[in-house]
Amino acid sequence: MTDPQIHKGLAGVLVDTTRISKVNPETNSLLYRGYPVQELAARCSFEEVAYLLWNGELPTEAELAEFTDGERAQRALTPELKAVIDALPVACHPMDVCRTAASVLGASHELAEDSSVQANMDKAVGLFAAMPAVVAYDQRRRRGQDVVEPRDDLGYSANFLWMTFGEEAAPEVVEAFNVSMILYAEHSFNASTFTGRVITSTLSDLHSAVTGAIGALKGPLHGGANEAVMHTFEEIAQSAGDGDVAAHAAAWLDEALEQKKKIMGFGHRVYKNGDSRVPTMKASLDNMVKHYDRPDLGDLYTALESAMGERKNILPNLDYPAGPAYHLMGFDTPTFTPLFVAARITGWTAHIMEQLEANSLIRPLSEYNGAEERHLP
Ligand SMILES: CC(=O)SCCNC(=O)CCNC(=O)[C@H](O)C(C)(C)COP(=O)(O)OP(=O)(O)OC[C@H]1O[C@@H](n2cnc3c(N)ncnc32)[C@H](O)[C@@H]1OP(=O)(O)O
Ligand SMILES: O=C([O-])CC(=O)C(=O)O
Repeated sequence: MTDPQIHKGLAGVLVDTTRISKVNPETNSLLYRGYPVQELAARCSFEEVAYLLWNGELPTEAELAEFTDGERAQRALTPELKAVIDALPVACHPMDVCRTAASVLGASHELAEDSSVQANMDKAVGLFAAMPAVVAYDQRRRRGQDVVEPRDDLGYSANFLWMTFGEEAAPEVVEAFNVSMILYAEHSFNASTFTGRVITSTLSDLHSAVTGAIGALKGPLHGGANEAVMHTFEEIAQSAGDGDVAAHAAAWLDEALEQKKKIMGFGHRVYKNGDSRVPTMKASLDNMVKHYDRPDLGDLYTALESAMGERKNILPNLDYPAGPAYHLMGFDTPTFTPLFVAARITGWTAHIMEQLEANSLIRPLSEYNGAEERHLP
């Protein structure tokens, strides 16, 4: 008898088709609905990219105006949602707040049990509009600051920064943030998107699928890595003591690798020759390093990247430049993965709707290797 073929981690397994994005490790490229992500990041607002992911085409001027009006009208948190967030301990992880908020938004949606295309599009835009306020509200409550209400005269990224920090961000910062949202928006069948598709395949509702996807994103092998990158930088700084931090990166790495630690922000299941999004995000990080005059952070970034390249030949993924960029913008480290949630809501919900178009219950097989059949005495 031949051994059954086990596809541990589903590595290399094609499970379905998708029209939403194409991740190509051979050409190191990423297309959203056919457009290179770098072009979208250079030329589009995040609102335009969200519209593209959901509708398959970029919006006309009139379509964009209608879409942004709808989004801006749904930005504010209801008193009920604020009360639920306030009931959560400030010591809990901000990802738990996002997960709870997605669930509450589902339970209170007037079309909660309606999974028609129109209802799902409405729910997707509602989550897209409200998640920035959830993230901003939560960071402020942890800092003991009052809520800053959304402004409908600002675009998505400028308003996100406004609600978080209570002041208008410089154009360079808004630009870097917008780029990060676009790069984080979508990435085919990654673990959180696949989770969302599995939940959808049972004909559960959109908010349940997004809530599950948030849980999958939280882990450090996936979205949680952007937060973990900052912890790595802090650890290197601490162990450098009074010495030069960047110069200490290689020694820190040798010790970490000796202890068989995974270095967060490096490596990828699909890209083995570098993540297509890193050069664009690194350029935004460079702008932030210049804007905030923090060459030390740029030096540490480069030192760890080179040491990892020399020792393991493993390259950074998107979380590596995104983490320090968010740090420089002023976000608290545990808020980084919620920023990924805010961006990925677009990709998740596009996949949920695509799954429903041609649904088949996702239910793989397993090979049993437990105890032989036995019987009670
Ligand atoms: C936006 C995103 O979600 S991108 C991913 C973010 N996640 C991270 O940054 C976490 C750190 N990275 C990792 O853990 C991995 O690279 C993953 C989980 C992303 C991909 O993992 P896989 O495709 O399963 O690769 P796998 O774990 O098999 O690694 C292959 C080899 O490279 C090593 N390796 C891969 N990534 C790393 C890393 N970051 N640090 C140290 N070693 C690594 C593995 O230990 C393994 O070595 P071995 O063959 O000697 O056992
Ligand atoms: O594709 C993956 O496995 C992880 C990733 O980079 C993402 O979700 O953006």
